[in-house]
Amino acid sequence: MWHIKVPASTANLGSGFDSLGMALSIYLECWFTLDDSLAIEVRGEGRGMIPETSDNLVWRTADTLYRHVTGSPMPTGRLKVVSQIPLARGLGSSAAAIVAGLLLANTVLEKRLTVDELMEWALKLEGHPDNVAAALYGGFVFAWNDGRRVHVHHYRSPELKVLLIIPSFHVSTEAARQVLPTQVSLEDALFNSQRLALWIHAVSQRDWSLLRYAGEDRLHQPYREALVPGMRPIIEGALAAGAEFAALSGSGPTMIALVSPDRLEGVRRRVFEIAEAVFPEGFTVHETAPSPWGAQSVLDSWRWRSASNIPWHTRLLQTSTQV
Ligand SMILES: Nc1ncnc2c1ncn2[C@@H]1O[C@H](COP(=O)(O)OP(=O)(O)OP(=O)(O)O)[C@@H](O)[C@H]1O
Ligand SMILES: N[C@@H](CCO)C(=O)O
Repeated sequence: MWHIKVPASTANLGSGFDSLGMALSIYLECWFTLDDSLAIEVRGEGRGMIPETSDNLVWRTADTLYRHVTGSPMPTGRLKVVSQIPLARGLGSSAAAIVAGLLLANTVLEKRLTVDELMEWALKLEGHPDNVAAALYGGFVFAWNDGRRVHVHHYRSPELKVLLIIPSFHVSTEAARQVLPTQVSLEDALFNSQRLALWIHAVSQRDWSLLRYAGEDRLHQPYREALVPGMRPIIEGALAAGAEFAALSGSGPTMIALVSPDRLEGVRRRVFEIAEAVFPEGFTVHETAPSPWGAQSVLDSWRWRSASNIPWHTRLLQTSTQV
């Protein structure tokens, strides 16, 4: 049996539209055993909504990669997918499903592809690199494209708590990209490029006092506010109550705040009060932490650790930059 575990992710982090991402300690797991026919079982988030057929995104992705490498379909079997990641809420559920499928096929193939090759595949299937890079490599990532291939730089995530304010309604990434303009002003482009540089400086210097400025954005959040009324009061309220950072998570509708442990309770209370006023249809406030771990093949991880004492994610990261 193969066992794959992939973290949720938050993308953009304000100013880093389609380039910054961070893995979160909320997971999608799947188990796969070879068998004569295909049987898929979905549990947890998405149960009853996600197909339990060969249309399932985890399976489709595994099959696509396997066919590309071998010319044959992915061998059938029993696939169980259990996810804690809410769907279409800006927490990278589709990225986790795609990365799980790629890692599953690659594990069955006895790792013919490197993690950087898997990243290229993940980008091709997801369309933007930020969530899939965080899900694959773990930690805090910065992804950029040189026109031929994507590069991922990896940093330790801020040592801060994560508060997620998750409205009960869904926003698909597709819908949230359709509201974006095709052109922006030079002034707005400059505004974001300064703040994105500040993010990288803050994370390199481990200076969280800069994050409230680094997170400011004019490229996507102002346009997405129409889909998430309530976004601005939550972000402003979290910052006023002492959060180091607050922004829309990915394409929304979740808002994320990064908070030092001593201020967590005050910020939580404040965002809860605001959310009660702005999300009458319902919401949850969830506390979590960044995940240092990217996608793992759990049995391999155990095998490799006992064989070499080198954790799986360290081996994965040997091909990418770690700061
Ligand atoms: N556990 C899963 N198994 C199979 N497919 C899944 C699973 N979770 C999510 N998906 C697929 O991903 C789709 C949601 O993708 P979408 O990009 O709209 O939202 P998201 O990934 O949660 O949000 P974001 O990209 O903003 O972080 C689902 O409709 C489903 O097709
Ligand atoms: N960078 C992507 C993330 C989607 O989760 C977007 O904002 O559309």
